Amino acid sequence: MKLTVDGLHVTLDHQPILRDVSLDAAQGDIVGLIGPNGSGKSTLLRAVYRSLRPAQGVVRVAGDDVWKLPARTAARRTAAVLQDSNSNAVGLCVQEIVALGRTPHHGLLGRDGAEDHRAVAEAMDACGARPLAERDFASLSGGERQRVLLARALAQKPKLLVLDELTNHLDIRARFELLDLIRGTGTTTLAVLHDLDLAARLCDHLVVLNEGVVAAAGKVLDVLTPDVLREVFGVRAVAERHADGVIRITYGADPLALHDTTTDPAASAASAEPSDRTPPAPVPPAHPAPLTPTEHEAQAPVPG
Ligand SMILES: Nc1ncnc2c1ncn2[C@@H]1O[C@H](COP(=O)(O)OP(=O)(O)OP(=O)(O)O)[C@@H](O)[C@H]1O
Repeated sequence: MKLTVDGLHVTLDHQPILRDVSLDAAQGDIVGLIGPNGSGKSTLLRAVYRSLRPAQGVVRVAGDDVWKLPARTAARRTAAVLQDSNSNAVGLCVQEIVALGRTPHHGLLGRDGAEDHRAVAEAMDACGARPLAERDFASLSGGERQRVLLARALAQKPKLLVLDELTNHLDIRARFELLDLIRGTGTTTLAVLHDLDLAARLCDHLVVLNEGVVAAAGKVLDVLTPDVLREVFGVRAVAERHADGVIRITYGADPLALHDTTTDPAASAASAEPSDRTPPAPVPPAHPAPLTPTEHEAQAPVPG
């Protein structure tokens, strides 16, 4: 399923927030939306998700203008996990929250059928939310909530996933698990991410927003150039593909020293490596002190 955003303008409170924003995501693509605070990322997601009507421009999901589709049809196609997605969760347990993902598929009677139960169970399993099924949603940790909200979105079986900072609150392992999970769904995804390393790992393409306009778009290394990192994000850094195939970002020793042109961040990181990795050899004491019990334990051979 293809997403096309074409010439989008959004105005809030008489202020232009997005100006002439266009982007494409092909079937199964994961497109990362990145940019500094206040650049308009969440606003763009809201326009794509049909919760904010643009002043001008078109959002097409599977070829149809979402603002011309019946609301229920549009809601079936796109599932979102937004920063305020918790708000309608008061008093519900996890299983009930995930089941809400099926709402756009229900007819007037709103009864769950076998397909709904299957979709909810699959989504809970995929997100590791099954052990939490009976818990009150409000009692969950931030990371657990994120998983449950993603499960709700997946239960919907959407054609397009819209994610706003989904990895907030997640510990480092949970972040990588979530990246795998999103990749594994094969669903076309538009995801706001602040962590540029995660964005580089997860996304097929990146779109950089700056002050409401698209500052750069394309493949990860074509977008995360030193110029974009400096001019849009205000840091000295380089993005490079390493020997293991992963793109990583190296920040300068002083990432804020934008006008220091004497060394590039990659060179300064490389020159820092030997001293970081090879601490100076300790000088042995002339008469070694007796070991304390704790040191004895530390030096004992590891059993097994
Ligand atoms: N209702 C509103 N009225 C006026 N301005 C608004 C309104 N909502 C958002 N804005 C402004 O629009 C701009 C873009 O906000 P948005 O939340 O889309 O940015 P963002 O890139 O998602 O930011 P962040 O990375 O901080 O989450 C900001 O300057 C914000 O203050």
